[in-house]
Amino acid sequence: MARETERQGETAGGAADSGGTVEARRRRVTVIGSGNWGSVAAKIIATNAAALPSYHDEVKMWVYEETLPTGDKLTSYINRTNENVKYLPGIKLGPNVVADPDLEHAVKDADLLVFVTPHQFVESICRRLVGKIRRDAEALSLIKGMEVKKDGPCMISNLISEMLGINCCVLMGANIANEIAVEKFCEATVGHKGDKEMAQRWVQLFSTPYFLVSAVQDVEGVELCGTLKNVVAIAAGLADGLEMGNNTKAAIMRIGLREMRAFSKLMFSTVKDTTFFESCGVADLITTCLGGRNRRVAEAFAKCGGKRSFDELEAELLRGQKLQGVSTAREVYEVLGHRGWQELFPLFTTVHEICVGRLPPSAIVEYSEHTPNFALVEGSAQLY
Ligand SMILES: NC(=O)c1ccc[n+]([C@@H]2O[C@H](COP(=O)([O-])OP(=O)(O)OC[C@H]3O[C@@H](n4cnc5c(N)ncnc54)[C@H](O)[C@@H]3O)[C@@H](O)[C@H]2O)c1
Ligand SMILES: O=P(O)(O)OC[C@H](O)CO
Repeated sequence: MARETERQGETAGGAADSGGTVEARRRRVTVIGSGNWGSVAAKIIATNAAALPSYHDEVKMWVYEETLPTGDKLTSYINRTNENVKYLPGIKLGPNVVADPDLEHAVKDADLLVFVTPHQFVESICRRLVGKIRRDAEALSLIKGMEVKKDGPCMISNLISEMLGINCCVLMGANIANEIAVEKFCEATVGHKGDKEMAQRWVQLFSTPYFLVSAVQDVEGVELCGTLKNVVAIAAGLADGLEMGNNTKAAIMRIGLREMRAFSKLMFSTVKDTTFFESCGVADLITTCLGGRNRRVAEAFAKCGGKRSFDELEAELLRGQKLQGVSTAREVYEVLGHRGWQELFPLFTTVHEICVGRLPPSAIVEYSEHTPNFALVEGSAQLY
């Protein structure tokens, strides 16, 4: 099968929009979320929206309102200083970013909606958005995570699409937000269902000389890569906390990648092997296992022998930022449990058992009758 990877052809300041629906006026973009990545995404979009003739300059960013220790509201602080002091201190977002604490107001006129909140909040946000958005709006999800419903996993892009009745592409990649904020080079992958024109609009809106975006027709594959690597990152962090060294961490990444691929293909037979070689696949896995927040908190968890909870360590180390790996490990475990597949995914299963305290952190690298060493068992490798 021919591999489809499309690089951006048009740059900011180039040709006007050629898409089919919103053509007479300039497109308006709203970013739903204002955490660490949400703020960086708003900064990138704001630079491009100001330069592209087919976009309205102003980019709205919905802020989950909170009060800062100074007594300031976060939204007014952002609008006064052009800086998200809590989630992205020291970085100017761009004068055309407008923070808005009123969700319905922020999305009212938007043609393009970029979802970038921790995954556990999306369903309630979408519930509030039903009937409040333009019917011809298009969505993009930057959210790494999934929900588990009675009939199995529900990807966040699908949740957005079904609840709001709009198309939703995804953008995932090796994208540690703090590095992108200072414009260090990296890549990302847009996943789409076949509407290449729409995918190219997202590629164009995000591409910069330091942020290189490609599109692939495999929305579930791209999204599952971004979601599942967070579970592997927890395993990598545990190994770091146990001071196991680089070989062990590399083994965890390799086995994790195999489980990611097997799980994704069992869930969606359309998922392509080639997707795992895009930025959203192996590159994101590596960067997250080396420098991500999931890794960091898991390292601290192992260092204290599991005596402090992930919730407590998350609050202390991340100060309001959120982990996705612990809840994703639970969600994956539920899916595997429903299907009787836990033994086929020993790494994913062991990570969850450690997170909830049923196994000690050292189980990630030990072999016993009850804690199968995933390196020896390699259950899912037999499937794919
Ligand atoms: N930070 C990164 O480097 C990075 C990179 C790529 C992808 N992502 C993904 O982006 C998504 C968002 O992460 P982030 O880093 O922007 O956020 P974050 O973890 O930095 O911040 C948490 C956000 O959640 C908000 N929040 C707290 N309670 C809420 C509630 N009840 N309802 C709605 N919002 C609430 C906070 O205001 C804050 O904006 C996640 O799925 C993450 O995996 C993050
Ligand atoms: O910091 P993490 O572990 O949430 O990972 C951040 C990004 O997903 C890396 O691409």
